[in-house]
Amino acid sequence: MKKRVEANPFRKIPTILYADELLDKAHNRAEKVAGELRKTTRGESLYKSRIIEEQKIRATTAVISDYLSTVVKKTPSVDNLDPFYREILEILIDTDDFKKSLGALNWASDFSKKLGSMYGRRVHKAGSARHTSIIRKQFNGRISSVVKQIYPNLACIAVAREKLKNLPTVKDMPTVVIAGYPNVGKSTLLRKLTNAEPEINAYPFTTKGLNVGYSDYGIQFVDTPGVLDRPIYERNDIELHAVVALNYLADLIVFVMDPTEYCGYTIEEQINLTNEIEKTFKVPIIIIINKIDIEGYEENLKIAERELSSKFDIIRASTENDINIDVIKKEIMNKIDL
Ligand SMILES: Nc1nc2c(ncn2[C@@H]2O[C@H](COP(=O)(O)OP(=O)(O)OP(=O)(O)O)[C@@H](O)[C@H]2O)c(=O)[nH]1
Repeated sequence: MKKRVEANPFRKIPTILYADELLDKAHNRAEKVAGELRKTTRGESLYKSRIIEEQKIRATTAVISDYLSTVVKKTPSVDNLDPFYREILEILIDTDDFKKSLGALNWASDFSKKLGSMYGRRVHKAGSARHTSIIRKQFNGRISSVVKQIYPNLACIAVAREKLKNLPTVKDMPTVVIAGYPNVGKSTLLRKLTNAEPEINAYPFTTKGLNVGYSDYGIQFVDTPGVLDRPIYERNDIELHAVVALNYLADLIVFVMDPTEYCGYTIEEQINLTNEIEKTFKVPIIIIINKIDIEGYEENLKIAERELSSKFDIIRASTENDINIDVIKKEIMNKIDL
């Protein structure tokens, strides 16, 4: 089975603060710390102001540096990403910009720490109370300009987070992708195999979403309306990415056909799509010839079996009338080696 992550890794990215919000947060923390220290610190004024200004610098540094390093740590790195999500990421955002922005946040976090230590030491050596405050103001000016410098990088991560956080969650379990032209009976099959209403996940390449269902025998089923339902040559670049992403997800494809052609596609068109999917996906395929409860289409059924039986296992079924659903389940478990 292919190894994949347990959940959408982009959900962990924390809410992104804009530069001003981050500076305000740091300023408020520093003022709070200073307020406490003014009440509790005893001694002559130079001694007191060294302590207070140094602690203000430390508090400001901690808020900014910790926040930025948390964002970096919680944002998945493009290079270690599960290929399914990586494929989607590449089409939704500029990955070079994304990587550069994470690098910039990392730099700003480290540099803030350096500024904090440097100005902290200077305050410590200051010769007068007035001088401690001047040094701390210089520090504030420098750290503000660091944070403002990474404004576009924070914005880049914020935009990516918005686009990525609602991507489907796929689980680390054997996965069957259901394919076939529209109206052949894919969603009926998904419901029958999972005994439940599927979860509908947004999938950025199709308005119809990605339907995911779980069976009680440990398999995840994915129905992909609008993705694997027409010939490859009719697809644009973005749609091809959607197909490639599914390739990373699938351990097995179940391809549903409708010999009655009520779905609107001829048996030849359906055979061609099966062959295309076989070339695109490097996983086993099971063919379901559906709607066998409707009589009068034996000729089409035979054409499909003649053309495809040398390459694929074929099961005649009626998803709506529960004909051979158990045979389909058994064959899926066989192929997936459960
Ligand atoms: N007679 C008969 N009708 C069926 C069978 N399976 C599905 N249908 C009907 O075929 C139509 C399409 O079924 P769906 O399960 O929605 O097909 P789909 O492939 O998921 O369609 P899209 O969501 O458009 O991709 C519905 O009206 C079903 O009731 C079957 O085994 N026999």
